Amino acid sequence: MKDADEPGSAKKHKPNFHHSFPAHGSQSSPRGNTFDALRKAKQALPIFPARRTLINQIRRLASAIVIGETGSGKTTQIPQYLLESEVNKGSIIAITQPRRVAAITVAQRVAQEMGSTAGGIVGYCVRFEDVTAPNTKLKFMTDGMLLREAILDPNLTRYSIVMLDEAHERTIHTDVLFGVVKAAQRHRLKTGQPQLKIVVMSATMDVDHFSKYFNNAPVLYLEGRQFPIQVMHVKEPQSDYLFASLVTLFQIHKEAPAGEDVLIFLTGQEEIDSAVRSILDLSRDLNDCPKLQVFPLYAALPSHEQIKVFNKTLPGHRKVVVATNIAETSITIHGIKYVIDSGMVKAKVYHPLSGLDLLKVVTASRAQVLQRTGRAGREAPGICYRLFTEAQFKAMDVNTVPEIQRCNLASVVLQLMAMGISNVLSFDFMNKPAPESINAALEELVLLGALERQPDSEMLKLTPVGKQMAAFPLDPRFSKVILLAKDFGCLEEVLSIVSILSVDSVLLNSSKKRLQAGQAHEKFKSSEGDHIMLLNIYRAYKQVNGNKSWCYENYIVARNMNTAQQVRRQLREICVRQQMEISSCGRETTAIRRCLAVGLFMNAAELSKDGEFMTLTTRKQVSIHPSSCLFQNKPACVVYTELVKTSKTYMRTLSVVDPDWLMEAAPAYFRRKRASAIT
Ligand SMILES: Nc1ncnc2c1ncn2[C@@H]1O[C@H](COP(=O)(O)OP(=O)(O)OP(=O)(O)O)[C@@H](O)[C@H]1O
Repeated sequence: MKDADEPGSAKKHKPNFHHSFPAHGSQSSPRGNTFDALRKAKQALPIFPARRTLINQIRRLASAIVIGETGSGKTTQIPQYLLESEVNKGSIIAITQPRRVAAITVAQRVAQEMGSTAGGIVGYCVRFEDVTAPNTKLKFMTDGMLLREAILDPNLTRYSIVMLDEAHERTIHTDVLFGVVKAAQRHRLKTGQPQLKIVVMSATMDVDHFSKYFNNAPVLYLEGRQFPIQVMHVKEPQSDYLFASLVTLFQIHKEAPAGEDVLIFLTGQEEIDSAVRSILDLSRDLNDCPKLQVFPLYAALPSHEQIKVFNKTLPGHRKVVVATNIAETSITIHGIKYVIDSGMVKAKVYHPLSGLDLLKVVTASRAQVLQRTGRAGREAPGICYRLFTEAQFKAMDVNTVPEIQRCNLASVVLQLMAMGISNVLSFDFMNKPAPESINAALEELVLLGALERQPDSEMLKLTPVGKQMAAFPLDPRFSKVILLAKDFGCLEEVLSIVSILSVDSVLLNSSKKRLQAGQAHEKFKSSEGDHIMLLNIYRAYKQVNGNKSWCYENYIVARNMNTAQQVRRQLREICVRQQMEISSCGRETTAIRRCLAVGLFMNAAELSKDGEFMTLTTRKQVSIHPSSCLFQNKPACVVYTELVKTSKTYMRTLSVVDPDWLMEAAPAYFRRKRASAIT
């Protein structure tokens, strides 16, 4: 595993590729937008000849596992086949996706294929956006959204079929959903309610494991892929995948004709933004090449920005999309012929013993790499350039380690408890998380007041506060901060801060203009810390009505501020629904820091005599991130939003707090921690 700032071990040189997989399959390209062309394109898909058998099998099975090559037509076609053949018996078919961009674009495509637009018979539902109608029958949704619905309706009574797409991704939500859907199916059977069918789909999954978990569900294999994809590996390991990706892009760019577009997989927002800038800079002096249209694509971009990458490329241009793994599964981007894969991904890594949840750049799994390859060759034959050797590919983990085995589980455990699953330790997980992780999550929720021990029993139950917390689609710590803010009279302010924390950085920090950006940000800084600085930015932004030139002049990322505003609106609605009084503390911001201290007490650190910070809970040495406004003047005690591990472990986005506030938040907890630190 490599840390975020650690370059690889090999030399930096121009990547040299050789072939690895032979090309195969048909060569024709069904482009075109008319309904007729779409019908023909549907019929050309490898899944088409198998449709009758497939429908008949699914009709008679309670659960099925469907495996088919990327691009064979699973996601877009099977829901339509099931609807046409009325296997759904008039009820809604839910099709879950691990990512919102996939849920939205696939719904739009399917609607188009059915001669309509999303929001009618075909709809989608993702966090902060519900585009469905009373007559919606095919509902594409993120797995997180279906999980939220299950809190109110654990038997998923509105649905006759749940299709769990891209099951290999194994996000926390997918894994919990597996158990929830399975329980709903069992319960409906036991109580004589209409059957709930489960269809699990992927191109790359551990079939036996899945089949066994879903009561030995039969595996249905779909033959063939529509277009061949040539895969090229580099001959030597690359020391700098970012550099290698740019060199590869420009090699393609100099040779390939306009309209043959490129998708590059990198790891995170900052890296992608910097790659986009470099591509634009480097392309400026190139003559005799098509013009470039360069788009970033990552989760923090607002939907309308993300959707832009799906537009047709302008004539005479080449589209280059630089994406994180959100472009890895399910989606089809018009025009993409080449994929450049760094082989790296940013993933959450949790250490239950140290209590740290870190974002790290790690090597992708083979399943992820195969999915990335599958993004080429969707409308015509394609080529995938892998910036790792064949030997490196073979050394990769076959499957992605389930997120549930490497993340903080507090949020999921809270959701399970809210669904009435009180014994989380015995929940039917496909892969059980470490008991220490579940216990750590339970302890955190008890300390936050979301759970309490039943009298005379070891069983934990949800408290009214926990129930309220579960209504927010947030980390429980921040849901708690919101609830506290109501009592401390600073809900307006806390909503603004939490909304900004829910999106990617609103501060533009390009390496070229770091100095100017730093100067522009100076006026927002606060001696109270970064959370108050974010509030100052939000207030200033509101004062100019979100004016884009103001954002530009102040090095603020307008699109992230815009998303934060949308998030805020939704969170505020939840507060209103919960009949919380929306109060404001005006300019007196101490109350805000008190709420943060009580909600984030497990993320506290104090300055020790040697000038270093120690976390209060785990006694680990940590430092203030250089981007923090508290970097120069070290306060005695802080709470932080997250830890990031690069060369050191850094606390990011912090606030100055009074140690007494922390003690008040959880006196028994700190007494226990101190005692165990001394012994
Ligand atoms: N938005 C779109 N625009 C153009 N073509 C599309 C679009 N969505 C799907 N297609 C076409 O339909 C094919 C099948 O896509 P679909 O998503 O159903 O495949 P899949 O088997 O689910 O693949 P994956 O496992 O990669 O998601 C694609 O290869 C592409 O040719």
